[in-house]
Amino acid sequence: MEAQCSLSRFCPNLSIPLVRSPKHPILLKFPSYSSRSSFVRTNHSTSSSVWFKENIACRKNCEIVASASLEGDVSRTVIRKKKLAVFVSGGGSNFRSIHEASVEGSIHGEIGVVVTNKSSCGGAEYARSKNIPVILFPKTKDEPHGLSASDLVATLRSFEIDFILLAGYLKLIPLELIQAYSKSIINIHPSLLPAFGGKGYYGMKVHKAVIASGARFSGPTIHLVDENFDTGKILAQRVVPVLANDAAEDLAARVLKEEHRLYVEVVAALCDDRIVWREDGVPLIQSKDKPGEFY
Ligand SMILES: Nc1nc2c(c(=O)[nH]1)N[C@@H](CN(C=O)c1ccc(C(=O)N[C@@H](CCC(=O)O)C(=O)O)cc1)CN2
Ligand SMILES: NCC(=O)N[C@@H]1O[C@H](COP(=O)([O-])[O-])[C@@H](O)[C@H]1O
Repeated sequence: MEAQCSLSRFCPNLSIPLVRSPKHPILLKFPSYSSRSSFVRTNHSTSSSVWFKENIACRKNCEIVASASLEGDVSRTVIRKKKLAVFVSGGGSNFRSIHEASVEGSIHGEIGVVVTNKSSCGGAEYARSKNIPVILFPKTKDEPHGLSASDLVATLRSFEIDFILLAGYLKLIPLELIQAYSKSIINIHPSLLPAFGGKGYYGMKVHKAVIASGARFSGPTIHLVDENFDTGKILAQRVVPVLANDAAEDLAARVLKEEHRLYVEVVAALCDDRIVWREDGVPLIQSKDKPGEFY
């Protein structure tokens, strides 16, 4: 019996082979442009092969979770892979962590473009090594080929970017971009905001100020980006100890290690649509393993 599949409503020209597998009655194989094809298993038996005409957009960006029942009706959810832009100014270790997680699959998103104000920085070099387009922003005397804010918005739209991730980017994001990507720009800062944030607080300056203050704890903060430095709603934090004999470099390394873990966890939630907004405007993360729990 052929499975009557109404997937065509989502991707009118979907051509995905339903093939029998010794272990599972049906495998929906999604040919994809990436090196890795994704399989979706269903647990119902049906006819051996039903073909759907494939929509190119779907093959490229969609992952369709489908289950065919004996009656032949197919319930499915179309999950469009999120497109990410990462903004860097320095070494790019956070960007690299996120990229590696997206390649191995723990982040259901792909980095479509990297934006930088320093074309020779480590993050830009890494992007070029992975064939990820690099855009210069803003236009400055050092970077005369940099884009204007309006051109940057148009370019990000052309890349179909869903979310913007600031990862060591050191310039103020203009209101035009913030309005164009409302609630869709996040930043990682290397202290427990609101402490040790704002203009002048970046890189090692932050860790030196933390140590000089006598604070016993520090750690990364991920927050939504608004028009000022580091004043957006806090989304996630992790705490690390400040040890009595810490130099700024020791604390920086301890915080950075947590940054990499935290940013991958938060971006994974972002790409899974697991960010929810409390009534007072505070963003929460829905637990992946316990959907009834938020943090
Ligand atoms: N609109 C926003 N833009 C940016 C934010 C933000 O929260 N809102 N976060 C920063 C990142 N950041 C802290 O997390 C930060 C970066 C840089 C500075 C700063 O004082 N910069 C210096 C210039 C430094 C340089 O160009 O080398 C300055 O503006 O004088 C503070 C905080 C990214 N953008
Ligand atoms: N205020 C912004 C700021 O200080 N950001 C910090 O710059 C570093 C970038 O490292 P990376 O380039 O290796 O990701 C990170 O520690 C990040 O928290």
